[in-house]
Amino acid sequence: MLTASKLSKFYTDVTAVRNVSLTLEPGRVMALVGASGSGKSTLLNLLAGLSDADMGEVRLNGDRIPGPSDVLVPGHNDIRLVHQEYQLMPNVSIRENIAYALRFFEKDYRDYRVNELLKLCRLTDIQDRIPRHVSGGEKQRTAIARAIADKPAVLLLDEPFSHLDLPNRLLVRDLLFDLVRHEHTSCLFVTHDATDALSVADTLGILRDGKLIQLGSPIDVYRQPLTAYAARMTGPVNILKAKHLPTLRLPESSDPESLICLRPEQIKLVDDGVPGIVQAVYFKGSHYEIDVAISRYVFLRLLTTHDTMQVNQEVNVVIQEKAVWQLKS
Ligand SMILES: Nc1ncnc2c1ncn2[C@@H]1O[C@H](COP(=O)(O)OP(=O)(O)OP(=O)(O)O)[C@@H](O)[C@H]1O
Repeated sequence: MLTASKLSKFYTDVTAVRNVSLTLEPGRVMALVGASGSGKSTLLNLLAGLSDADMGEVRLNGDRIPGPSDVLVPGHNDIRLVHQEYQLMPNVSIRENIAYALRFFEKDYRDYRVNELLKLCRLTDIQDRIPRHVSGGEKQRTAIARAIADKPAVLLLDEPFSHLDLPNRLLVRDLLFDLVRHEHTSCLFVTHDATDALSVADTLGILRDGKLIQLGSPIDVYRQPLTAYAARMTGPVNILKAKHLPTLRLPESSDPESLICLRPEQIKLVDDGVPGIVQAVYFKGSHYEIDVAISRYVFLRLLTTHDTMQVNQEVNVVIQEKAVWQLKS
């Protein structure tokens, strides 16, 4: 188990990581979602022992992870960090890239383990190609295979989905599922896009300005975000002042200036409800997103599978009271 306690990292003019505490458990996936500059990479480097914390500490199974100023070779054998650039050896095959991580093991075991990893990471068919001749998704999976080859306790990934197309994102998502189950690795990845994090993570954290502002199950963070930032980072959302609730035929709030959030899928089109006019229709494949003006001040985005929606069409919406979630800021 990896625990970070009250980690902080200061640069001259910015606090990149502020007082972050978290625990990574074996066989579990944690995702941290944050905008650019929120401190994701800095935090990963601190967790991997690749950067010195100014305050706080990281422990693996109780032992303190030293920073680079304490050791000759920075990093820890049981903690691996997969960078966005993959950092593969360009002139040797995918198979040899993975086998290199096992160079100190006996050949029989090395061959057995490399075959196992090629299968787990769906790389068997392209194992003899060099990195230049494989796709970005295959490079990403090779980097993951190499990182977990000698069964580290902790796998950290920097934006593992960001450069990949949809089929490859699904493959990497399934791979993370499989590897934590088969290898009982503790896994943490950081991302600026919560789409994949919601489905793959057991725990989801929201990073803002270096601070871990919320940590919980993906369902809880999605449905009960603490702040407007957490709501927006986890998916499409309507954020309104509570004073507009009566316009939506919902009970008044005691604090009209406070913010509330409503997820688009919680707003239903009905025959008899709050009237509105469709402002825009966005085709999304499995459904449409539509923007509806309820008044001069209230606009809602909602989802529908109706194929006939048109701009300027009159519609009626209904929102259940329990769908309204009060934000803290
Ligand atoms: N070596 C450094 N010196 C000074 N400031 C730094 C350094 N590294 C990072 N920062 C600052 O710390 C903050 C956090 O940076 P970090 O790279 O960790 O964010 P990030 O969430 O990973 O961003 P991105 O998603 O764009 O990679 C930013 O304001 C950044 O400018």
